[in-house]
Amino acid sequence: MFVQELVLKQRTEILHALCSSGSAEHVERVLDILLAQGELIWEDYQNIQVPGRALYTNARHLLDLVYTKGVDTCRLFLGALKQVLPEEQGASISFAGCCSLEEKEENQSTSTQTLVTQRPSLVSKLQGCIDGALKALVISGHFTSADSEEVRLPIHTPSQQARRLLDHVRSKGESAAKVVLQYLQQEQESRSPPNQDKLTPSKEFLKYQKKLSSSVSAQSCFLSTYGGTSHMCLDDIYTEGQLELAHDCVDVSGPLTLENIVGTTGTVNEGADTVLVSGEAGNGKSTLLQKLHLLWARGTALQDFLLLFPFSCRRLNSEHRELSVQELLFQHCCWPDREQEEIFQFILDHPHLILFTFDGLDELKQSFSDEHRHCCPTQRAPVHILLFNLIQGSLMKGVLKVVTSRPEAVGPVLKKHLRKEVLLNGFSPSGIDCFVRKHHSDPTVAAKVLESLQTNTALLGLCHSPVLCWIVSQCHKELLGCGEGSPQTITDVYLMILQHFFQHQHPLKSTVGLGWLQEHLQTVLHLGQLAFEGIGTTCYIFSGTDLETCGVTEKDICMGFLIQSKDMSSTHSKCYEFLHVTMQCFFAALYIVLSKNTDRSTIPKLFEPKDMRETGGSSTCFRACLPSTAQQEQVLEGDATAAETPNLQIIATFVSGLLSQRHRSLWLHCCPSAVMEKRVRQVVRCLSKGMQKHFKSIPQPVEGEKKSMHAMPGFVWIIKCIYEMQESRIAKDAMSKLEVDHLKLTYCNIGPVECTALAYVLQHLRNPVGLQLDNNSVGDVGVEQLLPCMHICNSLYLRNNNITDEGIRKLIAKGIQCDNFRKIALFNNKLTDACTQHFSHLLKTKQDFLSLRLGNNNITAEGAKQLAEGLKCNHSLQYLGLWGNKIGDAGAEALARALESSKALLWLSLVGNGVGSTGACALANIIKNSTSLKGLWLPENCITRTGVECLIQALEHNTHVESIWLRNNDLSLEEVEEMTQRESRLIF
Ligand SMILES: Nc1ncnc2c1ncn2[C@@H]1O[C@H](COP(=O)(O)OP(=O)(O)OP(=O)(O)O)[C@@H](O)[C@H]1O
Repeated sequence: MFVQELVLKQRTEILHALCSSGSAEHVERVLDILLAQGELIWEDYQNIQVPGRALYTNARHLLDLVYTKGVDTCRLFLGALKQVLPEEQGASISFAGCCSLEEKEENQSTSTQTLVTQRPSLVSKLQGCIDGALKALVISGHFTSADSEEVRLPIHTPSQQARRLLDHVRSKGESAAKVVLQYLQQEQESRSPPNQDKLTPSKEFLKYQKKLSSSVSAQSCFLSTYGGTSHMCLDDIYTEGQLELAHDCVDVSGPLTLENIVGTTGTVNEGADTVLVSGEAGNGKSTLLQKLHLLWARGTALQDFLLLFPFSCRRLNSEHRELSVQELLFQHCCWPDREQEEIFQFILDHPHLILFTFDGLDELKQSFSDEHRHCCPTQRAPVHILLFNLIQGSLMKGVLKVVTSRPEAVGPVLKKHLRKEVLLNGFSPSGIDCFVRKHHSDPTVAAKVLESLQTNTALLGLCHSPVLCWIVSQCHKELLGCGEGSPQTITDVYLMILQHFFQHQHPLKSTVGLGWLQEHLQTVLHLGQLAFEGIGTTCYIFSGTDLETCGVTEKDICMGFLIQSKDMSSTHSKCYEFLHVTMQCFFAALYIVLSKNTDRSTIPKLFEPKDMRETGGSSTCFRACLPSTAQQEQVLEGDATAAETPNLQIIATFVSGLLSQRHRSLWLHCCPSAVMEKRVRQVVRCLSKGMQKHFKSIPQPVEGEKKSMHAMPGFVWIIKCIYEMQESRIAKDAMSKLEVDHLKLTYCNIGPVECTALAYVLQHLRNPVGLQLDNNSVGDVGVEQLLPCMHICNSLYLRNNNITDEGIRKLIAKGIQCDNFRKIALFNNKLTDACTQHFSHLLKTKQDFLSLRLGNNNITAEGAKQLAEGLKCNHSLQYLGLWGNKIGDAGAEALARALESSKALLWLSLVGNGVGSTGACALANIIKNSTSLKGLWLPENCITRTGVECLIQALEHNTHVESIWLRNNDLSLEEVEEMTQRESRLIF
């Protein structure tokens, strides 16, 4: 009876957990389990799962039915729920009394029955091979092609397609069910690792493997950014970047490694075999792949893969022929000298032993789409169609593919085909240190560079991006010699490398003052035009003709900004590309700023809002600014996307920086000042208009709620452009019209660089705001960058941001001086007891501080004791959250003593802290004495009956407390039932 009531009582929580994501997957998986266990019959299932009906309605019907079916069904339902819900979504639900689920034994007679009893596992197995199963059903005559099409409707997710297939098969009878089961059996056998007999690669295969690995090794042992000046072995400079999974994953402790990228860690879709590594421009995606390639070629990692085929999307753009997969592999990676067919057959037979990598999906001319199906590896198709089908797994199923891309180019269509997504967040602070030391063989120089970075934290923030760290290290002489004028912005850094390269060519000729640019103006314009037209046509590799058209001379090439393209096997003439695509963007920006031929509309078009998610992946506006030849070329490309948004945004950022007041003297003799002034006005107008657009999008607040702005992706970019201009007047103007109480910038890829820009602009807000930066990569350096805007923040939310005690030390030192600062949330960072002394100081000093949330960090009893010291002297704190730390009973006792006499505390959460009954009894004292406390959260704390008795007794003296949460403690069902009767405010 109790379990039935539990389902009823938790109806709201269950509905929320099942449906709030908006996806029907949880409900459908629960239904699969209940069907398989025989708790629902087919008619029940159809009554619940009514197509087209709202998800919540379906879920409510399910709950009604489960309740009316009685205790056993409720037990199983809770068991199914527990299995299906991710831990955090199930956290608010009590599963007391649920059944553990066991798969039903397969001793029944018919295949149709097996389809039901094994439904959950069949759904998961079918997801990866729907097409094959459908084909088998069509060939055997059980399905018509209309049946297949209906199953395959693209509005269904892969798991829904699998369920539709099973439901259809059910109506076709026993022999259709047999076909599906047989097909799955064969599929499983073909996927399981082959035994040694089957896997005997021929001599020719082994020769090919050797040829491929030596070619991969040759291509990956040097880093191309050093190509123009010196050679640098990848081994000597490679520095680990920060990798993390895009999805929360419980089984990952510690940082991800390169091997984890190809391993099973963090898999979200078992049926898919594409792993995406995403990261911002210059964050090291190509270098990471290069490292993987080298490790494989040397035999030091990824040895489960016999062959690795590396592709660059940039180079695939130049392939205009239709190719088969076989031709793609052999012609673009490595040509087998003999026995091509045999080698290809081996690849087809052993997909799990093969790895493909595709670098820079964002650079492909076509945006990803899964509309055009192509399944046959020997049939030809345009290369992008092959690529898209490989990624989806409709071609070469089972071959693992690792794809890299900038995040902006990854839409929902691609996401649904991913096994997992790994984020590459550039260098950590210790990574920067390590890189600089590797870059400079002289340790004194390295130490000086690092020292100068410590004194310029804006620049240190920029160095989290490997490409900028590379420039800064490369230009160490300029950096160390520039004293006060040390670079602050990305544009400053790129100007530094520009000057460095020009002067590198004439080391003896010391260019006086600002004349260096004028001296090299023609080179800048030639390369600028090449870069500008290239961006407009998604072209990153330039032929001799391209160079000629833009007037690029041999002397220009010698400056070192262009490097010769590697492995252009299909062409014999020399081809060039910029050292890095961000360098191409910089030259394009220089061209826009300096050229006499720049169209009047170029700057406004560059700044037009171009959110990829809004425009469906491409922006056509920029094309109109191109010279007519480039436009024609673009039209000839047919479905080619125009310039990609991320690069346009980078160019716009550089244009803002180049036109800033500080750099105008550089252009004095390069461009008429009236033209310059006009361009500056255009940029300022565009930035102001861009900001206005965001402000207009803010909805009016619902009564009683704060006015809140959830930043659109372009917001951070505009802020960065304003920062590049380094004119506080512009920042002030932009902010003067913003009136919000809460600024939400969650999941916006905010790192230290973005924090610098945010603080620069937000400090001009007129009224205090809550600044919510949850789920970014702010880190300690970012925290330091935020300090200038702390005075305007009344609350700061920094959940999940890699912040350590050191960041907190600086943050609190500043926060104490800020009158408005009242709330902070730091859930899921890297805090230890060492930070608690700072919070203690804050609590002692600020008698108006309201909320401190430190959940899911590493705070122990010692830290709790430190906090208690501060709490004793504080009379304002209303919310204290220490969820998921390890304060234990001693910590709870210390907090209880400190909070006993608090007249302000409303809410205290110590979920999952191992406080035990001793802790609970100590906390009962707060309840006894408090006149303010409303809620106490103590789930998952190993509390036994003794502890709860103390709480019950304390509640007898307190009418203010509304609820004490006690789920998942050490209590039997009977105890829970009895105590609920005695005290209704206890929630189990
Ligand atoms: N892990 C690393 N170790 C050492 N240097 C690195 C590392 N990652 C990147 N770099 C430096 O930064 C430069 C740019 O990195 P890379 O080209 O890999 O970035 P990316 O993310 O692929 O950029 P984009 O998206 O713009 O193509 C490299 O050429 C190299 O000089």
